[in-house]
Amino acid sequence: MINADKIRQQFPILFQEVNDEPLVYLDNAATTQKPKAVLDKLTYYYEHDNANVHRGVHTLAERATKEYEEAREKVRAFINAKETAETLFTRGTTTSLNWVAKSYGDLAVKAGDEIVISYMEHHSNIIPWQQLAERKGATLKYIEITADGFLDMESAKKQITDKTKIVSIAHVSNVLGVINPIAELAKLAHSHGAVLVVDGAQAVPHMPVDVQAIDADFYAFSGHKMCGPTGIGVLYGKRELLDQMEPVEFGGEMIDFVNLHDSTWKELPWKFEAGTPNIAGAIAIGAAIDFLTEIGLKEIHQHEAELVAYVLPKLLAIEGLTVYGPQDPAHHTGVLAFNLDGLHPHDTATALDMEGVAVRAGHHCAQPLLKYLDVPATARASFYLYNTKADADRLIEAILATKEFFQHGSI
Ligand SMILES: Cc1ncc(COP(=O)(O)O)c(CN[C@@H](CS)C(=O)O)c1O
Repeated sequence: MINADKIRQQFPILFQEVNDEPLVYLDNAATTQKPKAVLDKLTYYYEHDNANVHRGVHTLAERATKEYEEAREKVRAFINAKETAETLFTRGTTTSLNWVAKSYGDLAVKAGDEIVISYMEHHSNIIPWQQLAERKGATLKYIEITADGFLDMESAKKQITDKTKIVSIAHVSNVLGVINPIAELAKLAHSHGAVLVVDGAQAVPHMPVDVQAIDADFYAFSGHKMCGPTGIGVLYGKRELLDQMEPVEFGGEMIDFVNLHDSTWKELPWKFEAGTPNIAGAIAIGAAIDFLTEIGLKEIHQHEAELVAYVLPKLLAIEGLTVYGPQDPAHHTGVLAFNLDGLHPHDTATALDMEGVAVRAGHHCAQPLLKYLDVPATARASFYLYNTKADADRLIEAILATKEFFQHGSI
């Protein structure tokens, strides 16, 4: 059981007013806020240790390199990778997925092969595969979604065949909030000789993830969704796959020898880390991992489940409000997409903002999903570890006020 009111004290940004109302930040699926511990770590690094990594023998360079690689070990332990060489620092989930599609995809996919994703994917886990399929003359196939918002595993068994080379699925949907059966999908993909790529952007911040237990071949996530800064993320990959893969970017640091007409690469993980990395971002994601680990990922998941169990029935009780995704809180993470009848979600979100409540509105970079749901756009509230039942009550009150305003013209 976490004490969200106590935890909130570490997030100065949450104590501000928006439109003369106390801020209620419910857009955590877009990006999360940063605790003092992470902000202080960033400041300390730049005030005391800033230097380039793996390139200098002077004291600051040694210190910066040590902190950078210690952060990598924290990432390894956080997702239970076998070794640090399997955890690559990237710009974020989008970059991580693009690297897999480019480097592993170009290696493993040929004309006539199949790539399988699902209708609930984020654009970052759709377009790289569209590009790969087009580049290689492969076929991109989609796993259906059940009427109650779950990944349709019968459809998965039909779509994943011996022609499948790559299956790439979100661990958690950024719209439906549903948790997908990743370990089961890994077994299914492996039974057909395919690899499983996991888009973990909405999972790693919210629940324990053990990449060895689920047997993911690749796993991608972003620092800014887990109390870390923007511009830093992680690509996990099994060593036996990463060792076969060519780097996607080329330049300093990632080389052994540069000859006039060819070059050789450094060993993992540095083979994939060309140029000066986001050193401060990596060190800060390490601080974010310390922060989350101290609270406990199971406890965070439980807290969000309690908030969803508290707010979902209240949302469903509002006449004219539709919630997309499973209606059972047990299968829901803190992401709740909803619409009010007759209102464009942008109007809903703007009205909620007038009440100090921050939610997202639009297609959430999941246009194929919204088309599949036959809805052009939704509003979306997404909870995190620092949200409380009082925040949930403010959301409900703001929605009712919005309804009132658009029906009778006064809030
Ligand atoms: C499931 C999923 N997969 C990939 C991404 C991309 O993460 P980046 O850190 O931007 O690279 C996101 C980020 N979704 C944000 C911004 S569109 C949202 O509001 O839902 C995601 O939710």
